[in-house]
Amino acid sequence: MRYAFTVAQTRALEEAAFAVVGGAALMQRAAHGLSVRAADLLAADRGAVYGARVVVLVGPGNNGGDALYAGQRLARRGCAVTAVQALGRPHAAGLAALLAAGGRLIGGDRFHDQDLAAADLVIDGVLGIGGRPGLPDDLAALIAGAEARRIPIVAVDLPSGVDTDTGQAPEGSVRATRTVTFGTFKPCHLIEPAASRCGQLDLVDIGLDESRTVPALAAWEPEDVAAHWPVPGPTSDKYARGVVGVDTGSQVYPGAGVLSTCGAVHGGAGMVRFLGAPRSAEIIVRDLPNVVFGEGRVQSWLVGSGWGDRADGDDVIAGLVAEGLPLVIDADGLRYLPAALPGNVLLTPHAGELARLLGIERAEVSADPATAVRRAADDTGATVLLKGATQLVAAAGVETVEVAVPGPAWTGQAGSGDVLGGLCAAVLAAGVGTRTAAVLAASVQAMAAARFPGPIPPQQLARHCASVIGEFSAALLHDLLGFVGSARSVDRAKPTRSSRSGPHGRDGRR
Ligand SMILES: NC(=O)C1=CN([C@@H]2O[C@H](COP(=O)(O)OP(=O)(O)OC[C@H]3O[C@@H](n4cnc5c(N)ncnc54)[C@H](OP(=O)(O)O)[C@@H]3O)[C@@H](O)[C@H]2O)[C@@H](O)CC1
Ligand SMILES: Nc1ncnc2c1ncn2[C@@H]1O[C@H](COP(=O)(O)OP(=O)(O)O)[C@@H](O)[C@H]1O
Ligand SMILES: [K+]
Repeated sequence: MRYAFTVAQTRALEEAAFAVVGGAALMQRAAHGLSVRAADLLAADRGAVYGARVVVLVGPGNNGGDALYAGQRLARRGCAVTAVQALGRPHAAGLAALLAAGGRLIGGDRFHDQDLAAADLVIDGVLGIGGRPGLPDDLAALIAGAEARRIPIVAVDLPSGVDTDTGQAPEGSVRATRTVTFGTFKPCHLIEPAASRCGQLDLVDIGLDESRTVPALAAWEPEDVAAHWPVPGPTSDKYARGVVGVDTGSQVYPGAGVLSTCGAVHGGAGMVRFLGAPRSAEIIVRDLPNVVFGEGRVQSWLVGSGWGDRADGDDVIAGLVAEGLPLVIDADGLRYLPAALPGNVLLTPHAGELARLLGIERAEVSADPATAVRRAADDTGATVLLKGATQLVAAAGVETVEVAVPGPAWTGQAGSGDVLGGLCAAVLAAGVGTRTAAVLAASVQAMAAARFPGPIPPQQLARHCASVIGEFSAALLHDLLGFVGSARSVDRAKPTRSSRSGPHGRDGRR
């Protein structure tokens, strides 16, 4: 799990550390970590650090200070270091240190694209957590020149130009090969479009103690997904795996009914009961003969995908909410929400649907998706999975927003969301808590898509999800066999491998 903290939280953590070791020590730790990673990159790229030509783009704050001290260390190792005064006045002590080590400073107005031609590495120390989003045009053009020449760029703390807390990345923001961040991750490292601009992410420990701060984001990694997936125990039957009831599709959108059912089947439900549109049922009975159609026992519900206009939409949803079982409400179902919902209802909007839910513009959701998804959870009482390039999950009253494992943009196609709804319902039917179920389902779809990147239709993507899930049980079996004589059954709702809560062990309740 990777935890991210906002600028305000990071500043508070830094203040606390200052009080113990002083600001200068923190900056030296940051600069040391940065220079080591920059040197690694040089060694990997050109076989040696000695003799490399390094350009350091320096801004007016401590981010530039880190970069200058790192430049000093690289100069001591035999690099030719040129600091470019990219923005404002550089950090005085850092500059003095670089000059004393044999580096040089050149004004931004005297450094041009062609001066980059011989560079082996660019260090982006223009803006860090004190930066406002966006860069001046001439600086953005210089950085674009470095990218066009394929010169590796190491971003200090974060790629300059991005919005640290929201993950927005205005045109011209740095696109780094590698980002070396200090103390903690920040939201821009985990939320698109900024996340993709970070390249390879490295966290340098500078001695911040974040253990008593509730993180803004908790980003899941594939091993967390494997550890939390509800793998059936040796004595599990279909009811232990869970029965999903599906009311999706319509005469106009029969495919949504089929795909949502497909997601539930391939997500590992013990049984799927389809009670949706007759036209969808005709296809399902042919393609998925394991699906049943009569009324009966259900452990989680999925509704809304492909409904279109539905005259009884309000009644159907109100009835299911009253029943109290875990319930996924997708797509058109989101138009029929009652005023208040319990936390075991999972809403799965994309940005447009979330905007409608909140009564705001889609652009506002895109500008700060973590805030929007948290607001939706607080306003409705439900758990909310916001779909898109970054899939975020928020629960009412919970400060930390969960981030699913990211996947390729190929997943963004009509029908993938329907499959995802089915995956969510399958995990819920197995007894997993709503917030965790949503992150697991969204992550598995992304992990499956990452294995087979390309324009794969959603029904095939669902089958790949089954393969990814199958590997969790194979890994679990391997682990179990390692514990000869240990308990033979597995508590399916609990994590099966590694730790459940990571270093923070928190639920983040406000
Ligand atoms: N604190 C610590 O303990 C440690 C901090 N560390 C490092 O410090 C970094 C944070 O440093 P920082 O606070 O000095 O902010 P930073 O981003 O360098 O620059 C702010 C300056 O930029 C200016 N400015 C902003 N946006 C602008 C724009 N768009 N266009 C033009 N100008 C703009 C802004 O101007 P103003 O807002 O005053 O107008 C201000 O002068 C952090 O990311 C990490 O690298 C590490 O050493 C570890 C220990
Ligand atoms: N850029 C992207 N990168 C990765 N996944 C994406 C991207 N854009 C969308 N997705 C995912 O693709 C799916 C598309 O869902 P949605 O737009 O609801 O489609 P539909 O409702 O038509 O099935 C969601 O799981 C979403 O999170
Ligand atoms: K930077």
